[in-house]
Amino acid sequence: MADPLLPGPLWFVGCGNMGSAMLDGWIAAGIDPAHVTVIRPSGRPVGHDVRVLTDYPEDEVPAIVLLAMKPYQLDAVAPVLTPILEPETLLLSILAGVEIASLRTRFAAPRTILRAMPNLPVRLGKGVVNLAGEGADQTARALATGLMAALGHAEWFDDESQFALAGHLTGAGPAFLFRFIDALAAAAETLGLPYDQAARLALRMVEGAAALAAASPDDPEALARRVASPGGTTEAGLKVLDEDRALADLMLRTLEASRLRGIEMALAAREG
Ligand SMILES: NC(=O)C1=CN([C@@H]2O[C@H](COP(=O)(O)OP(=O)(O)OC[C@H]3O[C@@H](n4cnc5c(N)ncnc54)[C@H](O)[C@@H]3O)[C@@H](O)[C@H]2O)C=CC1
Ligand SMILES: O=C(O)[C@@H]1CCC=N1
Repeated sequence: MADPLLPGPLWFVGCGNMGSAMLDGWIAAGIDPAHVTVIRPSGRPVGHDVRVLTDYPEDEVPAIVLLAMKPYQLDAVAPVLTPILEPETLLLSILAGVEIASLRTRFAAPRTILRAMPNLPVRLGKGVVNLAGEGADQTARALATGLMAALGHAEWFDDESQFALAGHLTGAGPAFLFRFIDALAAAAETLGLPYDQAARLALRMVEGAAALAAASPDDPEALARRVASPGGTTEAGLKVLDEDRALADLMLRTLEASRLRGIEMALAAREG
């Protein structure tokens, strides 16, 4: 098997919103669909001519197993999957809130267990994937880095709680941004613009502004200053966002709520 990103078969355990986004991203990055198997209870096709099974295949040994079902499904999956895993299987989990120690309790064999926290833009190769893990030698680390960098920007974390925090920022972040776009469009509608037009404009504005920020050496504060003419319309709007740290506090409470939920999910997975 001469796949530059894969040393052997890749199994997806579950392939819903996130799994299919990763699959699309990897296929676009050149992974051969023949090297991928999706195991999902529905057996529904995932496209790309990828094999989809309702049970674990017996005709191959996976090099990488990607846990991509919901975190609460871990104890349905673990007893069936555990006997299949070998010491050299790379176990990769994207389950939010499920710590390495909780995975290790359930999966004794694999030398390397890694957590990855992707986000939906991986579908376009523009995702962020945070990585953390246990037992990864240089080969396993390089393999995981290569796979995740094919989906966008990949960063490693030594500290699992920092990994979790970053995951709330980048994994959940797209949903927060989608809400922001919607709120901006809804505000414009309230003030008189048709919603569809406002939503289209808000989306294009965010796309262009994000691309500009990514291409610029300036920080967001400096970029905002370049938009806001002194005494102008932007400054008037920024005052509302800044007054009493309105937006900063809202973001803090938003991330804190995700953080607390992550802790609850981690505790639930510890208990099993
Ligand atoms: N949606 C997102 O943006 C992100 C999701 N995640 C993580 O990705 C995982 C999946 O989330 P989504 O794709 O949003 O959920 P989803 O509900 O869309 O997909 C879950 C998939 O797991 C399958 N499944 C259920 N039981 C199974 C079993 N026993 N064996 C194999 N497959 C089974 C379902 O059929 C479905 O295809 C979660 O653990 C979540 O924490 C992580 C980062 C971002
Ligand atoms: O909502 C969740 O729990 C997952 C993790 C980040 C995005 N979706």
